[in-house]
Amino acid sequence: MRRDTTENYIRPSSVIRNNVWKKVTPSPILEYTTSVVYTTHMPVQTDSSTSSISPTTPEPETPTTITWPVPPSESQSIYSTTAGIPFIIKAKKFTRPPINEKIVATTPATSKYDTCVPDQRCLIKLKSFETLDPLFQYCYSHSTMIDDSIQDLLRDTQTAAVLPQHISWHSSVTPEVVQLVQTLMSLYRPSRCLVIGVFTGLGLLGIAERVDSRGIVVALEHPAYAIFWDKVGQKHARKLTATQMSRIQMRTSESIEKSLSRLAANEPNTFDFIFLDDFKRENYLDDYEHAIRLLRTGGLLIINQALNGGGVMSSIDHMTNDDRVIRNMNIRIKQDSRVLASLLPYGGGTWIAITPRGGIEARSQAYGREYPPLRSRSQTNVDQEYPDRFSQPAPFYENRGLDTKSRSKSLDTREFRGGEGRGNEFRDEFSRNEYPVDGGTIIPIRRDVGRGPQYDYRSSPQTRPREVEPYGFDDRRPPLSGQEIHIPHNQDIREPSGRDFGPRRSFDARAGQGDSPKSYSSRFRDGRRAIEYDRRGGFGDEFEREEYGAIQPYRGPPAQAIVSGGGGGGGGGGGGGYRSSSYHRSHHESHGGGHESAFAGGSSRAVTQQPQMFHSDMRPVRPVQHHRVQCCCFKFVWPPWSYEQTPAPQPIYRNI
Ligand SMILES: C[S@@+](CC[C@H](N)C(=O)[O-])C[C@H]1O[C@@H](n2cnc3c(N)ncnc32)[C@H](O)[C@@H]1O
Repeated sequence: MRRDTTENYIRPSSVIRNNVWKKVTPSPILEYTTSVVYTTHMPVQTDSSTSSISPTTPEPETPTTITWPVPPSESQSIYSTTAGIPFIIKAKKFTRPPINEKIVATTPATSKYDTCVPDQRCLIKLKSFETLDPLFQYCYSHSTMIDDSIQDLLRDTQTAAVLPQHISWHSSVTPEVVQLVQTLMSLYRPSRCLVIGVFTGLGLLGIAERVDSRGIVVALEHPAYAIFWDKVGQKHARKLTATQMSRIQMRTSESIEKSLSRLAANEPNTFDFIFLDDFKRENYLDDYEHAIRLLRTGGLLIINQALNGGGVMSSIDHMTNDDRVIRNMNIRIKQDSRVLASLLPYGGGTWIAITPRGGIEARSQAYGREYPPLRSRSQTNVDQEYPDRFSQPAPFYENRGLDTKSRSKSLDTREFRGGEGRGNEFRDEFSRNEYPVDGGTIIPIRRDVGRGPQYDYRSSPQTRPREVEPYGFDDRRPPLSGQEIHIPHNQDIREPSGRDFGPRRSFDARAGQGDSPKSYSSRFRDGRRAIEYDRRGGFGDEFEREEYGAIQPYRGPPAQAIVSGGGGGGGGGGGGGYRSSSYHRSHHESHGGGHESAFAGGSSRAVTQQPQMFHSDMRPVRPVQHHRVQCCCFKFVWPPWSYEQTPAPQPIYRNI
């Protein structure tokens, strides 16, 4: 990441205008001589008390002489010619009659701010490579600079010979918006992202750089336009790490309207983040609807170019059809109770909208019908797979950022983690910082609901960083002097001693010294003794596992099993099918009662890491048996691997 001076943002504009821009699009139509034109044409504010413009601002006596660009007429559609790009791009291919409502007319301007220029098409240039307005240049140049690879891609986009004349590099997202997206993504850490409209991939690349490490970026582009990504973008994508690269899933087999509506039908509430930036045509109201439907609760939607170059503020007679659609979309978003949204005068006008928390129920009210609508079996099996998906109370992940530190490799773990109504009592309960009125500081204690004892996770260096950060607060501050630290429930807490963090897999002969370091937290459980490893040598094989007790059928939810003493034999304690909080528990610990009961049953084998007896779908799991092997001069444990419990992998797009 490079922080640069103003020149970096100004340079594309000036350089391109002088050197490249004219070569690429020599059309005089798009030339302009002033950057921000709307100020000179604002209606004169007579009432200074309600005016948003400072009364001290001198009103220009005569408007600056402006060479107005000829407003592009609708017939000058960029799709109307096929020069330079594959012949299948025809206007009709991209004309998308809106599904929900036909946008033919628009409401008259309701406020003086709806129209910036009387009797002509409004043009507003806010993008960093279009404006020379000192305010915008100041803001853009003081923002963090996008990193070098994206700058390179921007330059390549601006100079790319592959771009046909009528498709300007100005279609590309602006660097300041990429930067804004990256900032929000760093804050929000989405893992499932959708990019609608790729072009040369400036936005896509920026998003792929910031997506969560287990995330995915689905990108939709028309097959005919995929060439820009292939020829220009992909080369820069290779600068991404292999992992980042593998997160990108391009879908270019059909046009955006098809792929988007298909996605919305099959995968509602799926995406954490959507970047909507395809061509601003009639489709935009539909695209917005689809995007809202695809977003999960608490999801983030960013819409680029929401001012359509200022067209949305034109007087009605001078609006193009596209202006009307975008203008109506803006009105729709403003009135939409499903979202909280801000329209920023940033880049080409940027919507930042979130689907507010409160669950799907809240959104279904706004829809005024069951949401999402029921589908036939042939369309999807999602309703059968998750009968309670849309009726259960808000799942526990709803009110916080994504669990990015989860150990599971599955992309879809969120659905399986906790949640009332699934018979799962092992929800993660976590008391946040509380500041009681008497001023005492309560250091948050992690509560192991349903399992009795608590421990102060702060004393465990293994868990601290994982637990503190995702909640957005930092309780590692030292207490204020003079304040008494009140730690409730800390009777069971003892400071970790040296042996709690013994060498990994040290199995030396001293009694009590041989625990795996990962068993540290499991020894804080009430009424459970530390695991002792039998010192007898010898190998066990799978036929000897009867010693642990036969695998028992599933006997109910894990909480019952543990509260009632671990169930019978080795199987009962291992029944934590949905104990999926890999969040707070160590690897070893997450294997649950299997240890206890296995050893209580009189085991004589050195089993260090025994996984669940049951997969989450209740298939029995054969325990992994670890054996100490001692040669003349060294000892080791075999096998060196073990398994952690993860939900069964789920297809992300089940019906595609
Ligand atoms: C404004 S550009 C996207 C810019 C891009 N987001 C970026 O980061 O630079 C619009 C893109 O949407 C695509 N597009 C527009 N309408 C489409 C449609 N009906 N089907 C598929 N792609 C479409 C175009 O191919 C074009 O690449």
